[in-house]
Amino acid sequence: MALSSDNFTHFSCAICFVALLYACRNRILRGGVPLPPGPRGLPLIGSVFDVNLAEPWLTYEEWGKQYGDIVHAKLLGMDLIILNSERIARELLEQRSTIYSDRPHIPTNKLFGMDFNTGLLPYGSEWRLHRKMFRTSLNKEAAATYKLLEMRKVRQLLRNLASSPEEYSKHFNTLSAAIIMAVTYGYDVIPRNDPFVSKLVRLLSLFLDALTPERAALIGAIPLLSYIPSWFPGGRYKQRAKECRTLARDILDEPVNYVKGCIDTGTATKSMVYDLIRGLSGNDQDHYDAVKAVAATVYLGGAETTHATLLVFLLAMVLYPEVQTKAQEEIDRVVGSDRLPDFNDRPSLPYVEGVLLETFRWHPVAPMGLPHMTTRSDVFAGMYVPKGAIILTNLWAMAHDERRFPEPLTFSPERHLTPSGDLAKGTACNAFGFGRRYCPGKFVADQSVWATIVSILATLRIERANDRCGNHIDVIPEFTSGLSSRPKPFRCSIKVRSAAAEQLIFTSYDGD
Ligand code: HEM
Repeated sequence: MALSSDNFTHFSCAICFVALLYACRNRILRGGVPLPPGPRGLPLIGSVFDVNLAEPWLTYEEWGKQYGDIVHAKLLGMDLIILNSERIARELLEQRSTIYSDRPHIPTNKLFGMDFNTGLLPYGSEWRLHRKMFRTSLNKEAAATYKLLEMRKVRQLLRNLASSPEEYSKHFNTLSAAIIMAVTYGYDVIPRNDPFVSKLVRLLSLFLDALTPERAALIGAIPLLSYIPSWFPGGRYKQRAKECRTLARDILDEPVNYVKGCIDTGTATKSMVYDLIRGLSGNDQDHYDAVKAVAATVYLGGAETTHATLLVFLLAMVLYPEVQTKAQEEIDRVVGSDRLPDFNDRPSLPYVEGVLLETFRWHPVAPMGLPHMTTRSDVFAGMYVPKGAIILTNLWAMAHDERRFPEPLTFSPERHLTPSGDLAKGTACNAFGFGRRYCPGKFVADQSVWATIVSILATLRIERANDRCGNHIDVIPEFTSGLSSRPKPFRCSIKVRSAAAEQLIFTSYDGD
């Protein structure tokens, strides 16, 4: 039935009236306190068409410039509160952590069998048990016990890079998987087609593709989507979810069974799971399930982020050769050329520390962190934050805040140093999140990335690659999108710096 123009006018008026009533009702519920400023959006769908779904942090950064450091937007019925300033993020997520530590209930988590993942659990007793396990097994002191293991794996990376430099991304992937599997399960990965790692890689890629809150909102807004049978055209999403659920079950059980097998045969080495299982009494099934979930979460939280961070470092070294030269001069001066650097050298290498801090800042690999959610309404600086609002920490905008980091797109370790070359205080930007949900892997991650950066700088020279005529190939930095963002593949040349460095790479003692 076609609408006449009169009917259409009546229909439009009715919609506007309902929208107005709804707005008045919400304002009364808020006691007249305004929401933070932000885009108005369309009725029902909100601002969904205004968000750059590939790189939402850029849209949110723009909104920040237009509306201020705290922005409200509606997206498919969800209240989004976007935080573009570290100061405000700390005030809310740290000082008012009892209100701001929940996670949004994203329907895709269960659909994809990923509801065991610590990072996605609601703020409650199960999450607390997970965090207690992380605190015991990966706090600063516990993480330090893995330094030698990390250095040993990094030395294997140097050999791989020196032997097949063009496969640098694969080698970084192997390194992060090797460190994580050794720390978590005491398991030495097989360099090619490792059975556990292959499953984890597939699981992560299926899930990351589906996870962003904007995409999950589509399922949340149209729950019917999750009932489409997998054979139905367009049901590919469901098929992927089914595959993901099977993989998730395998990955919870199989590596922990490996550790139990090693304990039974007396061959187990120190690892997170080994330590956590030893602390359990025989029939504590809930705790045992939590150990499996925490262990599987380590790979999901740590592998892609560490791999992506190393790619960011490599890209920066190609683009900023003068930074690389200064870092290498510092290492040569402090460490010399007859040994490889180790963790004892760290306090004496402030420029290298600046390179590390700048790697985390220049391109945060989790540009929006993970979304938080409020458990009750709140009023902040005269603005209303609704109960159930999704809180997005725009780590990208915080790391590129011109007030703190002039010329933010430039990779400059100097911004983290005092004029006399010492490490400055308070220049680190936050790549690991806020409040009670901050990243529990930050100490292990920081150690892994530092060990890799310093070892590469000590032994290898990274430059632009040459084409067949010997001309430099320009590298235009481009990044992938999604929950995690990393440089897209780029060509570069990686060569051993000297005969002495080659000797160290191939003959050095592995460190334990
Ligand atoms: C360079 C490497 C890494 C970066 C940049 C990174 C960054 C982050 C960020 C931004 C968050 C969100 C925090 C928030 O909600 O405010 C997070 C959460 C998390 N990360 Fe990491 N991470 C890294 C490595 C790791 C590693 C190695 C692990 C393994 C233990 C890990 C495990 C987790 C977990 C379990 C959470 C969820 C915490 C919770 O919800 O309570 N991450 N990470």
